Amino acid sequence: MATLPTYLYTQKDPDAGTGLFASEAIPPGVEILRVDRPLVSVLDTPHLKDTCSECCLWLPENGYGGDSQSKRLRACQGCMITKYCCKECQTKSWKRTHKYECKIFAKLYPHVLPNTVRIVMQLLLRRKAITLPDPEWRAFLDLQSHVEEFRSSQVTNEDGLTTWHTIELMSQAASSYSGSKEPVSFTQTLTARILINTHTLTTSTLDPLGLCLSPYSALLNHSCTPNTAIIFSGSTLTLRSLAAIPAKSELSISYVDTTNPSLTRQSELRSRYFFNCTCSACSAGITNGLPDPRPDHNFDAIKGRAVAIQAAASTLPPDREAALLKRALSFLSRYPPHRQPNPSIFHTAFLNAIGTQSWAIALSYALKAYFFIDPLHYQLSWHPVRVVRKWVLLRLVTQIIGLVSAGDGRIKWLENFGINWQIVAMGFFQELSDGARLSHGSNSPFAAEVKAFGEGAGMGRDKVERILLEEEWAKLRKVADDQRETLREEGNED
Ligand SMILES: C[S@@+](CC[C@H](N)C(=O)[O-])C[C@H]1O[C@@H](n2cnc3c(N)ncnc32)[C@H](O)[C@@H]1O
Repeated sequence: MATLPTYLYTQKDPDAGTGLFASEAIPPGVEILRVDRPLVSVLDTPHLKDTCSECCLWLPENGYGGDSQSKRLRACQGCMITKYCCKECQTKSWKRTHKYECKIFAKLYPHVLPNTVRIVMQLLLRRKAITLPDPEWRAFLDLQSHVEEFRSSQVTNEDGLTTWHTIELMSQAASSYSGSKEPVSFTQTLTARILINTHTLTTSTLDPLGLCLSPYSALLNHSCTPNTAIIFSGSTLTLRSLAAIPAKSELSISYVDTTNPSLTRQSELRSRYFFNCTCSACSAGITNGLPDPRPDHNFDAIKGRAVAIQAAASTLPPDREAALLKRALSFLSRYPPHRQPNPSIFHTAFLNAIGTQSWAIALSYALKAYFFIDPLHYQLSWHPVRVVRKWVLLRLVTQIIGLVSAGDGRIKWLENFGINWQIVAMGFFQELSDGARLSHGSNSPFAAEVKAFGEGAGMGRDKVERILLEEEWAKLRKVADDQRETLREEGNED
């Protein structure tokens, strides 16, 4: 994409710099911008092993949550680092980028440079080879870098290095490995600009895969109540509306997790992006439409303990991790499930249960988010986060249907609830197919995958009557509640 679509324009603001605006009214749930391939993108180091470096097809080892095609990834025989799902992807990647970096990666094998160094290096190498499209490169250079703010920032990472020291090290590495002759200060500013302007590259189910930079979508300023969201489909970035956007309005995305209270969001925005958020939610002390909780020392102490347990748990084998996460949740059980860090710990516990194939437990955590967390954090029923979580729920329920018919003992606890799993699956499928059209687009591969999955399982034929769904939904609520009671009891005992 060499330029912006005609219905988008840029406008400068003395505080926020350049932003992206719509000249026409935009309805909710439509595509606003499409970037077939961002200017540069890299995979996070662990994903170099399980994701195609060209089209971003993700094939995780456990198969859960990844792309379902029966493809295999093959490593580049030159560096043994990047992997591809087919010859065509390998050739495309080679021509655009990999021929410049393959020998560098090979020399370092089995070590891999951090993703930020690799993305800066990609820009330097392609600039040296004069293969960067000029309009995009110039648009990139116009973006804010905050290099002076980075230089004076006292923020440190877990190794105690200031952000500026880290930028110096990353620039030095990118410069020397790429053989760039650019002045040191140019590469440092380039690195700072990358840190400010990259998006997290994700799967269409919002699992993070890496980093990417498109100078057009980088123009989007932040709001804690954003009117758009970025959705990836493979390596294609699309910007979609989350609300009706009046003509001549600014488009916004959220740079941070909007489920955190306003003080947490503001402090993150100040330290990572160097601005004070004055959006309506921050000004009114609101988090996703709900007033921020009042300051509470007891909560702060319990939260500190729970977060420390969560961090310690992440280093342990899955069974011990699960026990510790349950303990962390039990400390927090007298606070609402939607109050952070509850949602974050529930999600980690859900992933742990999936990893250990504890399907009934995974279902109870997923239902907790479905009933008690997501509707409060994302009031839009087709918000991408809610749609993606419904997709996970649908697949989990399908798994449970298989286990029920096989008489598998791992889901015995669920038998107490007398649930008609077929109706539940059809209900989730209905909600999901309506939502995916708006969140991802009716022509998106995600919507197509959902449709094929549902139809393949015979769910697409009839609509289930509302009354039948309500009966089953009441039972599902009990599954989510039952676990909440258990956690509360454990919390009180402590
Ligand atoms: C990804 S860039 C967005 C494009 C940027 N406005 C520019 O002119 O290059 C992020 C930077 O934009 C500015 N910014 C974004 N959202 C803002 C907001 N809501 N209020 C003030 N500044 C904002 C901050 O300087 C931030 O570091």
